[in-house]
Amino acid sequence: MAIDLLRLPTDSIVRPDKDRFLNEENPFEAMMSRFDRAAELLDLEPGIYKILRNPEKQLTVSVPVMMDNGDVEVFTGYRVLYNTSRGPAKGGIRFDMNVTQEEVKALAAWMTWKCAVVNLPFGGAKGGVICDPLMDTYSMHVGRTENAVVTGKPVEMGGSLGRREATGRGCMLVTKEALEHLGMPMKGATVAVQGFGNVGSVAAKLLAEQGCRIVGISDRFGAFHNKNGIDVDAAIAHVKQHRSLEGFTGGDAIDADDILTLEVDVLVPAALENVITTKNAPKIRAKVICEGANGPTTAAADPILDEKGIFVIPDILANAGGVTVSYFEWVQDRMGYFWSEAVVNERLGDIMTRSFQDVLQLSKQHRVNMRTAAYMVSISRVATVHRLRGIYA
Ligand SMILES: NC(=O)C1=CN([C@@H]2O[C@H](COP(=O)(O)OP(=O)(O)OC[C@H]3O[C@@H](n4cnc5c(N)ncnc54)[C@H](OP(=O)(O)O)[C@@H]3O)[C@@H](O)[C@H]2O)C=CC1
Ligand SMILES: O=C(O)CCC(=O)C(=O)O
Repeated sequence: MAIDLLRLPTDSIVRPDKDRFLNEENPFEAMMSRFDRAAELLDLEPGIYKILRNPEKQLTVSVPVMMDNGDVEVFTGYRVLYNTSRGPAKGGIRFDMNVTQEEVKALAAWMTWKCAVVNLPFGGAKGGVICDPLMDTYSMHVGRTENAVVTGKPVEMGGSLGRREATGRGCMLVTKEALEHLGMPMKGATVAVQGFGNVGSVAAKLLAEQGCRIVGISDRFGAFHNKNGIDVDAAIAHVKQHRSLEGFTGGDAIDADDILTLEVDVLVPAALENVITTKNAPKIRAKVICEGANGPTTAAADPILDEKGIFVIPDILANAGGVTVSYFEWVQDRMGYFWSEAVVNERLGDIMTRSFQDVLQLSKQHRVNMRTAAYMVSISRVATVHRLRGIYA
């Protein structure tokens, strides 16, 4: 569709100031600095560059909720549609007291690059609600069953087998590829995992099943080290019973921050953003970092990890298993035909392995790290669609 563009004098354009001080904590700026580097290497044309630097749509909502005690509270929520050129904008909703619009914008952009790096026919979006997720109830009224619209549903309601494990499984699969590439055996490889929720606990379990030795795990209430290997099933059972790792006896308690600097082959940050920074990056001793969380490494820390020769599997690739199986869920709902877990896992394996190899090949070709290569793969796929559809479509 052709669009008449508003005509303005050229001097009315405000250009991003690339020399402006980069706030290490701002996830959108971190995303942008990586985007800029990849866009430069791709020699992206200025029109598409400017379009892809901005979200398509941003919405702020105030949601009134009647609380248990009868009081009405109003919660602020954000929805950002970053880019829809490759398909419907995909991305979950984060419920947290610390949600900000900048964070949701970054997460929506990451969803765009994530879907593109694994070649899903989706654009990227994200939502966030400022609230305490321990709260009791969220309800959603859609009037009728639309099971292809929401993903991550219970299997009984049109969810996909394998979705719960998908992100951790994807982390295991790309770690396997990375170790093979680096000539490091999987069997006996030592691993530390920060965060023991959906992503971290499954990644730990599946890596252990592949022969890795999980020597460190942590959550918000405890960090534990055991050089002989932690019994991951026992840790999962402990969390199931006590709701956290607090009191776990299968390892020595260590300082929370020390989980990131253990001497291990593989570090899996699978908790939250901005945990690897310029402050602790010099102390990191892992050979491989598999970014299970979104945005665990600040952009300013990237060059420090590069200099130390650490092989980083970037978040948009490493944790893309989740959205990939959400895509499978959408496909199955649309077909009304559901796959076995073995089929889901096999197809996830194909996509994760192929995507890792696509990124690795580009990283060798351009002599750049895996993060820059992953952004280059994604941006070029999104840019191609803009070119084919007319850049303003
Ligand atoms: N689930 C998914 O499919 C996907 C998740 N991600 C990303 O992965 C990350 C983890 O998500 P997910 O596993 O689903 O979330 P969960 O809420 O299931 O787990 C988060 C884990 O991190 C722990 N944690 C929180 N703060 C800290 C801290 N300061 N130090 C150590 N551990 C901490 C939590 O501990 P506690 O329980 O004690 O609070 C919990 O064990 C997020 O960045 C998310 O965006 C990315 C792609 C898909
Ligand atoms: O399953 C989904 O689509 C959500 C995945 C997601 O939010 C993420 O990858 O960060």
